[in-house]
Amino acid sequence: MCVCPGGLKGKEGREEEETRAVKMASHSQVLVEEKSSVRILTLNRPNQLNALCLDMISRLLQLFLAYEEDPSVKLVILKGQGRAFCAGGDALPLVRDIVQGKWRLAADFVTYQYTLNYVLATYSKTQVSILNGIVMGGGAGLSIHGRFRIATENTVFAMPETALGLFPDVGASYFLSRLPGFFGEYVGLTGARLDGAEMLACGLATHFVPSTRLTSLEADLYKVGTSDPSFVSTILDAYTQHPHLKQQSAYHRLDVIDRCFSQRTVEEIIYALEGEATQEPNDWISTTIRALEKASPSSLKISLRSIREGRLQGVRLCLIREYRMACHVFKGEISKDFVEVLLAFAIVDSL
Ligand SMILES: CC(C)(COP(=O)(O)OP(=O)(O)OC[C@H]1O[C@@H](n2cnc3c(N)ncnc32)[C@H](O)[C@@H]1OP(=O)(O)O)[C@@H](O)C(=O)NCCC(=O)NCCSC(=O)/C=C/c1ccc(O)cc1
Repeated sequence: MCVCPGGLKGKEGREEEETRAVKMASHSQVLVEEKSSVRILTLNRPNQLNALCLDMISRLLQLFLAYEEDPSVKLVILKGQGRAFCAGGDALPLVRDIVQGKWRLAADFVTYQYTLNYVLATYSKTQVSILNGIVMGGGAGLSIHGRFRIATENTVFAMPETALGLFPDVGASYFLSRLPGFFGEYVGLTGARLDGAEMLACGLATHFVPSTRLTSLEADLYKVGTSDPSFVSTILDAYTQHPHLKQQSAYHRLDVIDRCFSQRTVEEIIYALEGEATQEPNDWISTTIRALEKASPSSLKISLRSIREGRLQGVRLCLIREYRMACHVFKGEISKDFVEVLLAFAIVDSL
C-alpha cells in the first residue's frame, strides 16, 4: 500500500475513476434509445462482433430489470451494431481466466449471463430481437428466449461450442430440445450454421424480414403503446416473408436427422450417419460426420445428455444444470479439451 500522505485517498480516487471508466465503457457498449414507450438497446462492440463482456451483461441485466418495473415502457428491442447481432461471450477474458487457473471468474461470468437469459425467458414485457447478422453461442441465449426473433437474409446462427470443448449453454438445452424432431441435437452437436430461412423453418426465428425493410419496421414498432404481444405480432406479420429453404438445407433432411440423431449415444449417432452414407453418399452426410469427428468427444457426450435432459426440464432447471456443467468444464474435471483448445489459440501467446 502507498505510505505517502493521502496515498489511500489516491487509491480510492483511482478506484472511483476506474469504476467510472467501467460504467462509461458499459454505457457505450450498450446504446440506449427511447422512442415513446419503446426502448431500443444496441450491442455496440462491432469490431468484436458484439461479443458479450461482463460489463455489457451487467448493463443489459440492469436495463431489462428496470424496464420491467417501469410502467411507461411497453416494448424492448434488442439489436447489434455492424455485421453481427452477437458472436457469443467474449472469448478473450475467458481464455485469460482459464489459462491462469481462475475458473471461478469464468463461473461468475456465466452466473450473470444465465441470470440474464432467465430474465429474458420469463420477461413480462414484449421483447423483439433483430438478428441481422451473426448469432452464435451467447448471442443465441440473448435472443432465442425472448418473445420475437426476427431473422434476415444476413443471419448466420450457430452453437459452435462442441468444437471448443464446451457444450451449448445459455439455456440451449431448453430451446434446442424444443426444435422439431431431433434437429436440436443436430444443431447442438455439429455446430452447423443455419441461415435466416432455416431459423424460421425450425422455429428459432419467429419472423423473417428482408434487411432493407428493417428501418421501416422499427419505425412502426416505435408506435406500439401497449405490452400486449398481439399488437407487435400484427406489425411483424405485415413485414414477414416466407423465404424458400436453399436446396442443400439441412432442414430438407429432417427424416435422416431424426433417424440418426435420435440414437441413444454419440457413437450410435455416428454409426447411423455412416450407415446412411453407404446407402446414399452425399456432401451433407460427410460434412456432418466430419463435424462430429472434429468436435471434442467429451463435449459431444455431455451436450447430447444435456439436450436430452433439457427435453424434460423447464428453462430454470436447464440453466441451473448448465451452470453446474460449466463449472466442471472450466475446472477441467470432465476433460482437458476445453483448456487445450484455449491454449491452442494464438491469442494465448499475448497473455
Ligand atoms: C465465425 C465468426 C463469428 C466470424 O468470423 P469472421 O467473419 O472471419 O470474423 P473474425 O473471426 O475475424 O472476427 C472479427 C473480430 O471479432 C472477434 N470475435 C469474434 N467472436 C468473438 C468472441 N466470441 N469473443 C471475442 N472476440 C470475438 C475476432 O477475434 C475478431 O477480432 P480481431 O481479430 O481483433 O479483428 C468468428 O469470429 C467466430 O467463430 N467467432 C467465435 C464464435 C463462437 O465460438 N462463439 C461462442 C463462443 S463460446 C462462448 O460464448 C462462451 C463464452 C464465455 C465467455 C466468458 C466466460 O467467462 C465464460 C464463457
